[in-house]
Amino acid sequence: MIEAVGLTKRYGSTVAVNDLSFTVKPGKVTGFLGPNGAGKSTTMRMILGLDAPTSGRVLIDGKPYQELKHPLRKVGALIDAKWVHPNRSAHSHLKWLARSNDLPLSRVDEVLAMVGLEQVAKRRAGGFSLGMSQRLGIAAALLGDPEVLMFDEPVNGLDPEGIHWIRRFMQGLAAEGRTVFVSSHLLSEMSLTAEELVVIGRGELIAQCSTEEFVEGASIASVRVRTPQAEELRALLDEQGLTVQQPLDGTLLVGDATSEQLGELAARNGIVLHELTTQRGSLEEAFMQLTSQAVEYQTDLGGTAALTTAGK
Ligand SMILES: Nc1ncnc2c1ncn2[C@@H]1O[C@H](COP(=O)(O)OP(=O)(O)OP(=O)(O)O)[C@@H](O)[C@H]1O
Repeated sequence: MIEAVGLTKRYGSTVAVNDLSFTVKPGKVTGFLGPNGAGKSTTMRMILGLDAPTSGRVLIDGKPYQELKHPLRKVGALIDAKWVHPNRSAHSHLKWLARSNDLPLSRVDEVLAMVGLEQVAKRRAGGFSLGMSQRLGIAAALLGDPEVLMFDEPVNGLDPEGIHWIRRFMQGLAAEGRTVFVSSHLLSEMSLTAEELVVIGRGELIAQCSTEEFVEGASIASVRVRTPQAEELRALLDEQGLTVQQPLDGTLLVGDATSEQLGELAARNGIVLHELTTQRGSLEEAFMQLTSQAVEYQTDLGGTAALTTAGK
């Protein structure tokens, strides 16, 4: 289990992470979601003790990373897939890692088999594709057979097959009862991979909930209405202060309203409807809107006062 309490990181006047509290539980893939620059990598580095928090703390099974007796047996992480000597083979890279961390050498062949790299284990890692490098990074993270696994943007730049493989692999690790924490800036990707989400925007927590709940709330609904009395209905909708778009197909697209509301409004005013359909906007668009509006920073002398948080 990972537990962050009031985690804060400042770099000079930049607040990368601000008073962040969340919990990541075992047995599930938890997505760590936020747009670029939201503070995901900084948070992951603090979990791994690679960066010290300005204030607050983050614990792994109740202890800060530095106090873990055998860190690699507790936590495995993929932060940078290209972190390997280019002339080393996958096998010798893992052997070197195992040796320097006091892990059994027998584990090297085991993890190579787990990620499907046995055939290329003796080739120089410098010639690996991004997908193969990611697999090697995952093999390294698994060397200590850790309960907690963290992956920073593991599918970035991968082809659909590579993405599918990583997704299934992470779900398999969670099914074994491990804690799996994986960052991404894509809601559509996370909605397929993670059961739980920790969502941040500009360093602050926006939501911690199930993916299903978040996706439902994040997707903007609009209602498509087709009527032979479009002008009349349009005037009524304008009166109500609703946002209305008129695409060229003769329909009306009404934002911030439910189909029930519009159906009743039309009925009360004797307007005939030929169509009334709720439409979902693009998940990614809605998410970007949500996270970019989540926290507005006041540019006063203090420079970093959080004004509003979405959903509150
Ligand atoms: N070493 C550093 N020095 C100064 N500012 C930093 C440093 N590391 C991160 N930042 C700033 O902190 C903020 C959060 O960055 P971070 O890399 O954690 O975000 P992220 O969500 O991981 O985004 P990305 O996916 O783009 O890496 C950004 O504004 C970034 O410029």
